[in-house]
Amino acid sequence: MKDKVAVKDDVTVGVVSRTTGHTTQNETSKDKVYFFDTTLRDGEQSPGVSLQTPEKIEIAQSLARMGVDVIEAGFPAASPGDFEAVAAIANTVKGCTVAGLARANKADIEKTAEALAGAEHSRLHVFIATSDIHLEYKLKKTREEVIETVKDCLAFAAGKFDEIEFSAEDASRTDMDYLSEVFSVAIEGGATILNVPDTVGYMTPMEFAGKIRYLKEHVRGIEKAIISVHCHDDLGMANANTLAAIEAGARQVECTVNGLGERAGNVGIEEVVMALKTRRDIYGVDVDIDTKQFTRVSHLVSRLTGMVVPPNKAIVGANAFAHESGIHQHGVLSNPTTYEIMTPESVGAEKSAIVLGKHSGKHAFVDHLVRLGFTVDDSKIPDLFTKFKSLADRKKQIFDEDIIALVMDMIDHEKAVEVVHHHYHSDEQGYAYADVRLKTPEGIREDAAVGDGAVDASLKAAERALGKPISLKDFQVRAVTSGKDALGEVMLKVEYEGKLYHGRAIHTDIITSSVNAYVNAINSIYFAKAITTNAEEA
Ligand SMILES: CC(=O)SCCNC(=O)CCNC(=O)[C@H](O)C(C)(C)COP(=O)(O)OP(=O)(O)OC[C@H]1O[C@@H](n2cnc3c(N)ncnc32)[C@H](O)[C@@H]1OP(=O)(O)O
Ligand SMILES: CC(C)C(=O)C(=O)O
Repeated sequence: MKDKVAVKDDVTVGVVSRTTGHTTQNETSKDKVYFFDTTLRDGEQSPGVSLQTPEKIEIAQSLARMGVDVIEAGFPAASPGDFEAVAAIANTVKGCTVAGLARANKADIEKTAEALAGAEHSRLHVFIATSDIHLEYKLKKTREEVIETVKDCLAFAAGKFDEIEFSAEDASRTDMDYLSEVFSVAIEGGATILNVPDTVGYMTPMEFAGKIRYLKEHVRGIEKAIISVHCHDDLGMANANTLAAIEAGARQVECTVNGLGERAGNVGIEEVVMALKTRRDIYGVDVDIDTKQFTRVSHLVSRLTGMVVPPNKAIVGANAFAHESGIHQHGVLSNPTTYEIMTPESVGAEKSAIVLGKHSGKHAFVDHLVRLGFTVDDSKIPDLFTKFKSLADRKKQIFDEDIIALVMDMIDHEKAVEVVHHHYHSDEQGYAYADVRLKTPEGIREDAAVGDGAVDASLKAAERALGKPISLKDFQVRAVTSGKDALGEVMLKVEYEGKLYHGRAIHTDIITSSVNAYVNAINSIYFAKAITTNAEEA
């Protein structure tokens, strides 16, 4: 099980004893940032998301495997379903702290204690708003009344949990002297984690960092607590604000998978972690998260919540490691570090994708042809590439089939070899004779062969006519229409000098299809300039 963080100053992390609730300062970890995942609580507050208990357990188990320090499993007082899910997670998910959210009232705290009873390590996350806007319009309480409420609640919660986190909702819009006083009271009441939520995503990074520094200077007993931040993304600055807070001394981050959460969401765990790891030179903090799980967990959460991850989402979006433009593709093909600041493997993603499109260049195009198995002569590239560009201008997405069709069209169009004459005869025992005459760049070539059936005899005759060792490796035939005059499609592969070439043809006579498919494959060999067209050498 991971360390149970409760108390910390810049050099010391304390661990709360489960039985006594007493703080022991027995671990030194100035630089570790703790991850408090609230996918199952704030994440589920995303409009349209509702998870069932088994789904929440599956996500919680994945989060635990990924190495988060705390899982906020829900808000037990919110509904019987939420209570059931928090209790189930507390009972089944081990290896990390399980937290439950509660308003600052005894009934919510009581319910949370009940739900977390089975947890290996439990955390009450109790909150109350502190900004004047929230006090006046929502809670209808004075500042003094809120302070009294905090004192009462913490006294009531004492001894019921392994540790207590206190959140000042809308902290970022709260008067700083008053906020410092509320947090001081919370520490005196036994809270060991102080959360500073930017509830409405209103902060800018420098401003938020300033507030964290202010709290470090003005909150009584702050050296005994961990400062946590909980950033919303209303202005798209959740990650920047979180990182700025860490630079200023915050050591717990509240976050969600894929950045789910109320309104524009919370900061995404994958973004904060990868920023901290990738820029360790700047932040210099330790992160104990198995980042290779990010892609898998992101897909799981997306599937279970129905919240689609935008393709351009940092770290876990489908395009996070995809390169479409020629200049980038050229760079990535020679060395991925030219355009990738982390490896796809480090976040459990598939290897980088070179996506062919209208912005692609020749390097990526040729690389793709090779990966599709084509050996293309250099002289053919400019023409093929021009055709590809004009197709890409018309088509949003270019599939492998489009590229194959381009090459095959060109092969068909250029036709180095053509069948001039083909005749075969076979008897009832399967003995067959065939003769084939071909027009080749080296002139007319013809030969005859016997074989085990008409196809065998015809292909042998064609091979002999060419005078090259082109052996058949794969042969498939299927009817593409029905009836007596059905069209028969032959697809085959031939091997020449260690490489495979594809051929395909359709005809009502299956023997003719076979010879045409074979010749089509031979044209691929000529196209690749794998066979010389010099008549003297032939
Ligand atoms: C910033 C955040 O994300 S906070 C978490 C938000 N999450 C949720 O709201 C979870 C789902 N919520 C719910 O299911 C319901 O709102 C419940 C069950 C929690 C409460 O429902 P209701 O009793 O019907 O109250 P309702 O939601 O209409 O109003 C909230 C009440 O809680 C009070 N309240 C709000 N925050 C707090 C708090 N931190 N501490 C104490 N009381 C609070 C409000 O003043 C209001 O009180 P009132 O009913 O006496 O006027
Ligand atoms: C309960 C608190 C931490 C919250 O979700 C917020 O302020 O956004």
